[in-house]
Amino acid sequence: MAASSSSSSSIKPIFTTRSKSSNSSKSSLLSFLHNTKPKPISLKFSSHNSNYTTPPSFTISNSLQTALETSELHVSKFQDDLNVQAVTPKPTILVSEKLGEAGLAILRSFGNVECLYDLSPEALCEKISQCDALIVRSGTKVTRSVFEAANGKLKVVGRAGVGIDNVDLQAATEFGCLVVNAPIANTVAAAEHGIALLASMARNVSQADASIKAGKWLRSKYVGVSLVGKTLAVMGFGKVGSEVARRAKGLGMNVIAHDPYAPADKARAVGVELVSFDQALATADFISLHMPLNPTTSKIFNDETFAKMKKGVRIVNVARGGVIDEEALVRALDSGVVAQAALDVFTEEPPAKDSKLVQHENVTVTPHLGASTKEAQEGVAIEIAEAVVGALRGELSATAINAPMVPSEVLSELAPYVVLAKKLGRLAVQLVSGGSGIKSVKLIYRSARDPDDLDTRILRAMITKGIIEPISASFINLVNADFTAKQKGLRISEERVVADSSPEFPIDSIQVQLSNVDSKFAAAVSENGEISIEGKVKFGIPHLTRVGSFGVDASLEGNLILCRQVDQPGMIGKVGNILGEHNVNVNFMSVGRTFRRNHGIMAIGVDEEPNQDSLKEIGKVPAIEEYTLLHVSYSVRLRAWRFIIGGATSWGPQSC
Ligand SMILES: NC(=O)C1=CN([C@@H]2O[C@H](COP(=O)(O)OP(=O)(O)OC[C@H]3O[C@@H](n4cnc5c(N)ncnc54)[C@H](O)[C@@H]3O)[C@@H](O)[C@H]2O)C=CC1
Ligand SMILES: O=C(O)C(=O)COP(=O)(O)O
Repeated sequence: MAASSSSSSSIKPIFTTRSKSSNSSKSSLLSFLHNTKPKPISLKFSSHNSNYTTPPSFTISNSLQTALETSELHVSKFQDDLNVQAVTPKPTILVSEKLGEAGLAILRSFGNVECLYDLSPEALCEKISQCDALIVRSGTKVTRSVFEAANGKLKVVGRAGVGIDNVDLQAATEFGCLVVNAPIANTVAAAEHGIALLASMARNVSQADASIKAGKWLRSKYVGVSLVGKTLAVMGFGKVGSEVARRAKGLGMNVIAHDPYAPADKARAVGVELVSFDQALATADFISLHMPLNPTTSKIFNDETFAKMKKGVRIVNVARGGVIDEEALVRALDSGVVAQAALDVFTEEPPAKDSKLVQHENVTVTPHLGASTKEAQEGVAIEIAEAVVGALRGELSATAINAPMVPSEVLSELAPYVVLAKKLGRLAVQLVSGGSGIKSVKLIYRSARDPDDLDTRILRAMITKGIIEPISASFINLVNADFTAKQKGLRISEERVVADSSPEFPIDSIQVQLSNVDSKFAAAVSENGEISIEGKVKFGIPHLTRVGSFGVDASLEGNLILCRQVDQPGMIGKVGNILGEHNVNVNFMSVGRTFRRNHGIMAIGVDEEPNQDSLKEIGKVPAIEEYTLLHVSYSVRLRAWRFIIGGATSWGPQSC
């Protein structure tokens, strides 16, 4: 059970029965996601059967479009049968720093790639509104201004490397922009560079090299220190840190490590003892930094911590300049507390030419070269290109930084429930008429499976989307759903109830309850006083199965009229006739009641949106006690993957 905290604000739904054409109700999913006008879709067809002749390309027919928009199952079927490939405009991918060719080739095969290096912050902001993806290394600052300037077009930022401290993650999340990185391919390169700096620092390689080039021969000045038998403290025992530790052990060093989050058995496996921060500082002859830069680690090496170090310690930093207070390091070098430092990274990159730290005779520097080997750069380029293309296709990336990981098997199993969840959210909010605004939403999932086996994050996000999107300008996806809900003061709690149903299906039913709000359809209010609706997936199609205390069975498509009436013969005919007279086609009708000849409700699915006159006429039927019109869907073709990052345009074989 999870709940997000609420704040003082609340959202107030305002619904009118404004007239909407049926065409607008069928606008494409993509326009629905990004509030843009639907674009005409053309499809390229090719057949698995070579004898089958197909036109090279044509514009999608209305019926096919409707089918595509109406059912996920239909989409898959058409794609499988016809090998449908979208030829809608390709995404634009901006690469703002040098990227390996192999990665560029992957990107070019998918989208329009623009490599624009050394853009000023202003030029980046100007360009970004035309870009669907941005790929950066450590040199590009992806600030809030960039996300603001993107105006909702930017869907993914790919960091071709590990550190994402140059990306404003909070802003990315608020704008629903996915951030992915490439955390694996440069690990060894960074570790090797750490070892290179360690050894060259200990033997004064760069200083000696410079002196010979300056015409000197200073053998006694550059006597070094040995590594063997010395204690190295690895600060941050992650991917790079553990590789450094392995290599340092090979050099005969005694390696200890400090990492508050590293499992002890991982360290033991490398023959490394995990120690406290202070113990590491007090014991080490050499300290190598391998933690991320974040608010906790910012300037973690400062006057106070240098004072705790063994006099004459030598420091290597291939992590991030910002973990060291650079002015404090200069003081520590001047006082001899730190004998030497070897730095690949700096608070400001490039550092000022007259930087005391860089110019210090006991400091060896390289210009952020940790990841710069041919091999690492090709690897990183492929890793990030695949992650970005996957994200643009709507797949959840294994390296997503600001979105929960949902394994693809879970995603495909939950797909029809994702559609149901969105529709229930949207229906529930339409039932609200007043009160102090929606503050509290309870979601109850009934499932035969163990509650711990049920990953409901995407469902919760989808219900949130359904509730918030119609009443705000926010574009909501898996990246920003929780954030937006919190911001709107919406407290969402979840309950998982074990149901007596088949464990073959992940979920039996989803119930959405909104408390402390009035309903414009009193029958939707349960005995407990909250607006309550419940839905199930039947044969892959979402159904509304309960409204308040009334059981119904309505397939969730198009528009839905709910009527509460005195349970008596002839009601279906009367309402059906009125709709028929107004040329409104009924596609299904379901009646639910509490008990015989008491009250009942009718759920009537209609293809066209009924006009006000027809609804008023229904309201005038003496036995009808109340009625309401609900818009179930404008475009129902929801793919979980597309919801995850959204998009104004679709690309690739999975697109419509
Ligand atoms: N100079 C360069 O070109 C490169 C630099 N890097 C940098 O190296 C660092 C490490 O990268 P990876 O090993 O790939 O990341 P990682 O995420 O695998 O490892 C980081 C480790 O730091 C630990 N950590 C977090 N807070 C800590 C703290 N307060 N004290 C001690 N440990 C802490 C984490 O638990 C984690 O185990 C990052 O800052 C990254 O940006 C990485 C690649 C190349
Ligand atoms: O991967 C990292 O964290 C790095 O620091 C590498 O940075 P770069 O891609 O070489 O600018």
